Amino acid sequence: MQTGLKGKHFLCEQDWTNEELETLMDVASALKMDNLLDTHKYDELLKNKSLFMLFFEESTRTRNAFECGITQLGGHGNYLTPKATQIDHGETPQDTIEVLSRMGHGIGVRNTLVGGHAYMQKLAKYSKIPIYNMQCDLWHPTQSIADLFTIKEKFHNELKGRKFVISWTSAGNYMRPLSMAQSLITLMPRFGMDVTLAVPNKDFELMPEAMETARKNAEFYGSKFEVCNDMDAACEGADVVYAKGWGPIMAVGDDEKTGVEMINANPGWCVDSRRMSLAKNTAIYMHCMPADRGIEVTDEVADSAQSVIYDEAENRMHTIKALMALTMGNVASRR
Ligand SMILES: NC(=O)NCCC[C@H](N)C(=O)O
Repeated sequence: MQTGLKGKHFLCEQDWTNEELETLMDVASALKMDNLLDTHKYDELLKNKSLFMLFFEESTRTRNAFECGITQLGGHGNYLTPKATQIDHGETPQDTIEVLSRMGHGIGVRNTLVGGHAYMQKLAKYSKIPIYNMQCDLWHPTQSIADLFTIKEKFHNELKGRKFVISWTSAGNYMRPLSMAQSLITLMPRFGMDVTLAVPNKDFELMPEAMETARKNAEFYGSKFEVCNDMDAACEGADVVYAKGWGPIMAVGDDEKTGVEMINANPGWCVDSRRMSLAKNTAIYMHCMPADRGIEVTDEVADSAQSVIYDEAENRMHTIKALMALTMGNVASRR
């Protein structure tokens, strides 16, 4: 059976049905197993295909997951910056994508600046090849799907009623985007998890659109979504403790100076052993990395047996390979 996913963009988790995301994770499992067994069954799946990777900001895991992934499937990754693509010169999204669509087979874009998602939507309007959101101002879908895949692995596919905590942390040197937290609160309730968003106060809440989607998804899938202003209470009984910093962007917009002051007014939001001991003893600790050790998480937790941060990072590659195989190639599904 054809999946119908060929050519489909991946700009936001909500654009894909649960069934489509399950198909992606099925394919990711097969590709991961192929790597583990060194069987090389899929070395030519995307033979001679080119993936463009347009980065407005630097990246470690995302870039390498895409680049190693396309190489392993027989294709080629082409790294681009706004300067290299003459976007700095004022080239329009239409001109950029019309040209790239005639040469390559997929394009990933990272642009976490305000308007990053709108830029991707403009590209998508003219694109004849799939566009992958490599993190924008609103969403980070290739990270959240790797996280979901990791949770399914760790809990043997039993997610119903698991308590998933996404907590803000006091990482205060600059205002990080909201996209990671927004992706997590909207995606996890769709797969049965009860999501708790922990923030010091209303100023650190996420965009109303994301909060509303999280609530609606929880209602539709029979799970829960709640907001809590106490990190200890949030960690109590958790199955998953995921914690990272972001700026109070809803309260201050792009006023970085005020935002940083507000972050620094809330010290001590850090995952340490005491907080992990409030969670279930089978709980896992997650972070998309780069983690600010000593501020977001102690070394003791990040390096503990409960920490799955390196599995998450590895799973970026397997899930991204599946995404590319399904949308750039001719993979069929058994579902
Ligand atoms: N694994 C990732 O793709 N991590 C990106 C997160 C970095 C970004 N500065 C953020 O804090 O959201």
